[in-house]
Amino acid sequence: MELVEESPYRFRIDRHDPMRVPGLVFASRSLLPDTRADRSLEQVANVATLPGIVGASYAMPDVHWGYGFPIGGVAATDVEAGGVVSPGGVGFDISCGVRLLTADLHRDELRPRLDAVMDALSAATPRGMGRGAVWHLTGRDELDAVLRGGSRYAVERGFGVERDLHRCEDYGAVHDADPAQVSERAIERGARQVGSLGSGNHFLEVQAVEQVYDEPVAEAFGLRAGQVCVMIHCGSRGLGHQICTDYVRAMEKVMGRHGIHVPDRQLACAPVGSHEGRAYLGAMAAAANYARANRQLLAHAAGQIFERETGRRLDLVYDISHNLAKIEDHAVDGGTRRLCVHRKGATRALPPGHPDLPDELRAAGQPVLIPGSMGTGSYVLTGVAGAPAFASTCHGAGRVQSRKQAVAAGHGADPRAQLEAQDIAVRGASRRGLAEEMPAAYKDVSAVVEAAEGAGLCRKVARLVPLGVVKG
Ligand SMILES: Nc1nc2c(ncn2[C@@H]2O[C@H](COP(=O)(O)O)[C@@H](O)[C@H]2O)c(=O)[nH]1
Ligand SMILES: [Mn+2]
Ligand SMILES: [Mn+2]
Repeated sequence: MELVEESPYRFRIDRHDPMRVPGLVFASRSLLPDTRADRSLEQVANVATLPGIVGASYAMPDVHWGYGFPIGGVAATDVEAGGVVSPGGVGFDISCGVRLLTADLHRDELRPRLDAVMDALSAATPRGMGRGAVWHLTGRDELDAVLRGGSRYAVERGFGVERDLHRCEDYGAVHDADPAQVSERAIERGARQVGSLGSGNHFLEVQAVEQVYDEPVAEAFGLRAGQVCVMIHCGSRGLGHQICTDYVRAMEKVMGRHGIHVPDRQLACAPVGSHEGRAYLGAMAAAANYARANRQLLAHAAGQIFERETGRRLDLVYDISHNLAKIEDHAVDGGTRRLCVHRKGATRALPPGHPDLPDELRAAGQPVLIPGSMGTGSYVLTGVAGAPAFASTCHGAGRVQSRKQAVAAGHGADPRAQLEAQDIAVRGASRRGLAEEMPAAYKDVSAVVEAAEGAGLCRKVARLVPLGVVKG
């Protein structure tokens, strides 16, 4: 794949048939994927062939190989010009995302209580592949209420406070969810998992603010140096996974009828306005609401533990998805176009002044939450005006080693002992599970954030370090 270096953090893949637009890769030279081991740049070019794609097929600095679309990919299609929606452009963990909370507590005050807090968080956080959840729903009607109402419904039922909703993307729920488009199998898989973390890369982490880069914005977000935070990363569990599986299959069958030909079957898609496109978006929105309720419930449980163990409550900074397609209006070629913006392993980053931000965050911009790894650190960023890629940035550090490679790279060393030697308390996950998730499995999150900032996608606000992690 030939890359043209446009500037230090911006590389172009020139349009060639059958691409409809160029590819744009935001990365430093050293972050570019190794094309011998990772085919994500080829995937960027494949995505550029989708009907109705606008601008470019974008890759964020944490880009790596994914199902059809790369993880760290952004693609917007013109809804009114035959633009398509593709389940592979959202991913299997629909609306997987991050929630950050703060405690009015300095890390030194927490230190003597950290083990007790970690034990209690571990006991209160259902995790792993299977069942077990914070919330036992009364039946299908209540699951439908979750699929329609997301965090709003959870708050209505007492799992949180109204203020939380002001700090959630979409005020806690997308409005166009259509539970009727969710298969029985997906319902079955999701019914007993509302309020559970999942496995692998999902986590609940107690962190401290290590460095503040922008004091006024950090203050607006409620962050100060030394402060204790809780970060939660999880998504829509088996429900979202099944919805993606169902709609990839459904779209594969009808693509020909819509006259769509893609270079990779994993890019299965349908026009946004078609029966299949609308059905997928309705089911996807239902899964998005499920994921938001999931994070709301886990945060509520964590908040109760903090109050009990430290006497301090947890306040929500923000909750944001990084696997989602959204219908948004954007300025394109001097006009406003209605676009279906796919962000897969990419985070929306609204600039200061954006009307979708709550009043108290409007001057600062949207908090963008970037987990790095359980052994290094994470970042809080904010959006910037005039950014390319339809107000999007990276979503994490991004994997560089497969799970198997990560285990082999550990050479049998005990990952728990390694983390504890760094003063990071670890709960949950098997020895193998931890080995798969060690920092070396991921890119350097600081280099990723540096590249994202350098490319004009966002701005740094604060860096957080882990004190303890509950790993899925
Ligand atoms: N702070 C932590 N960050 C972590 C951990 N495990 C993974 N990660 C980061 O999350 C992103 C997002 O993952 P994805 O599954 O949504 O693609 C990933 O790229 C890592 O940088 C953790 O335990 N703690
Ligand atoms: Mn996920
Ligand atoms: Mn995720």
